[in-house]
Amino acid sequence: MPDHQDLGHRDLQNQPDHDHGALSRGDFPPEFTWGVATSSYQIEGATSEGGRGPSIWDTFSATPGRVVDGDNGDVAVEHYRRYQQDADLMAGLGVDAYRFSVAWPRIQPTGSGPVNQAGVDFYSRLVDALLERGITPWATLYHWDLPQPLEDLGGWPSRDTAYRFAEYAAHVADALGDRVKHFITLNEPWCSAFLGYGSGRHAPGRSDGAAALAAAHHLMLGHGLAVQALRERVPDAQVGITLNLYPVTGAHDGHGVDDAVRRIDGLSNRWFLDPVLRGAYPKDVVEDVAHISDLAFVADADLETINAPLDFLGVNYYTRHVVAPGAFPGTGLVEFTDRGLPTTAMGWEVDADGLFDILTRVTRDYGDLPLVMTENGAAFDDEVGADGTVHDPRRIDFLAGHLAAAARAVRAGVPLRGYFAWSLMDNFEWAEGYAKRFGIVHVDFDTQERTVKDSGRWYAAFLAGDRTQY
Ligand SMILES: N#[N+]C[C@@H]1[C@@H](O)[C@H](O)[C@@H](O)[C@@H]2O[C@H]12
Repeated sequence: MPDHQDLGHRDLQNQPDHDHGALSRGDFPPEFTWGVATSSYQIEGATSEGGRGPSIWDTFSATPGRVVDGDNGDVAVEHYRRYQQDADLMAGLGVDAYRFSVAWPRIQPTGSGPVNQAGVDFYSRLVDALLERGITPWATLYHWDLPQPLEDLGGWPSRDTAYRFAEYAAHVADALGDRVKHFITLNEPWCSAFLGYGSGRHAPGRSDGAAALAAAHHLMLGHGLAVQALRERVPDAQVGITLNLYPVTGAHDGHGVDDAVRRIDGLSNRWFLDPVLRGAYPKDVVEDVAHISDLAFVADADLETINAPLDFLGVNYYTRHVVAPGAFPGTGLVEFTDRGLPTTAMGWEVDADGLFDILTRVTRDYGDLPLVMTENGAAFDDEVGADGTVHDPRRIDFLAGHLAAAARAVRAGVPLRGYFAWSLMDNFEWAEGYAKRFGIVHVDFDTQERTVKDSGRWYAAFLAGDRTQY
C-alpha cells in the first residue's frame, strides 16, 4: 500500500532553464519508465470477433453524423490480429513499457456475468508477447468502450454501473494479475462523463448536465471499488487513475478573468482531483453546478471509497486552457480563447510550459504522490514520401519540447516516474475518425502497412541514450 505523505503546498522552486537545446534520457531518473500508449477501441478492430460484445462506441460510430467521414473502429488498425507485429515495432523502438487498454466488451460481452474466455485469451497472448520482448504491460481497465447493454440499463449515470465495473476489474485481475503489475482504472473520466453525457460529442452522445455529473461520480465510485478489487487480487500491483489535466490561464487581467479561471480549473481539474486525492468535492464548484444538480446521487461512504490510496496518478497533457469571462459577465459563462501560438492538427496550441505548470501544480497542491505522464503527443497531417519515409519534424519538436519541460519538472522536485508517448501508431481518433494522426508510427489505413515516422526514430534514439536538440 502506498505511504505517501500529503505534504500539502510544496515550495517547488522553478529551476533555471536547462542549457536550452541539449536533452537526453540521462536528464531523468535511471528508474524512469519510457513507453508508448494506445487504447482498445482505437486500434484493435475485430469488433465482432472473439466473442466481443457491442460497446457504446460501436453504437455511436454507427450513428450518422457522429464521427467524421462515418468512420468506426470495426477494422481500426487490426491490432487484434497484428499484435505480434506491433509488439515487434515496440521492441524496435526500445520502449520499456506499453500502456494498452482492455476492452470490457471482450471480457464480459454484456458488461456483467460470465467471462468470455476468448477475450481473456487475447489479452493473455498480448501480455505474453510483451513480456517475451522485455516490455512491461500497463493495463488500463476502461478507455471509454462501455458494453452497450450497460448503457441500455442507464450507463454511467446509473450507480449499478460502478458495481459492474468493480466486478469486471476483478475478472481482469484474476486473468492477468499474475503477469500485469501496473493497472490504471479509468482513462480520462472527464471525457467519459462530460463529452459522453454532457456535450454528447463522444459516446453515448447524450446532452444532459445532471446525467454528466452523475456519470462523473459513478465513474469515480467505480474507480474506488476497482482499486479495492485489484488490491485484493494483486497485492503487489501498482494502481493508479489517469486524468486529463490542463493548466488554466486568464486571457487578460481584466474584470472577471480570475473567476473564469477558477470555474474552468474547477470543472476541468479539481472536480476529479479533489475526490480522488482528497476525498471531497471542491465546495466552490459544487456551488457552480448547484443549478444543474444537487448531487443527491452521492451516498455517505462514496467519497471515502473514491479516495482509495493510489501508487501513482496518471496525467494526460496536451495543451493549456486560456479563458476569459463570457459575453455576459457575472453569468458564469466562460470563453475559451487562444494566444495565436502554433497549433496541432487538432487546433490545440503547442505549449510545453503547460506541462511543467500542471505537473508542478499537482505536486504543490496534492502532495508527493508519484506522477506518470500516461499520454502526451500531437496530431499533425503526416504523409508517406516517395522514398517511403514519413518526415514529421513538428512532432519531433513537440515531443522534445515537452520532454524538456518534464525534465525541468523533475529538477523542480516533481516525483515524475514515467512518460508514455501518445500514440504508438495512427489510430481511430474518436469523433475525428481516422482524419487525425497521433502516431509515431504511420499506418496506411487501406493496407495496414506500418511505417516508423521520423518521430518514432527520434524517440528510439532518445531512448537509446542519444542527446537531442530542442
Ligand atoms: N484527442 N486526442 C488524443 C488522445 C486520445 O486519442 C486518447 O484516447 C485520449 O485518452 C486522450 O484524448 C487524448
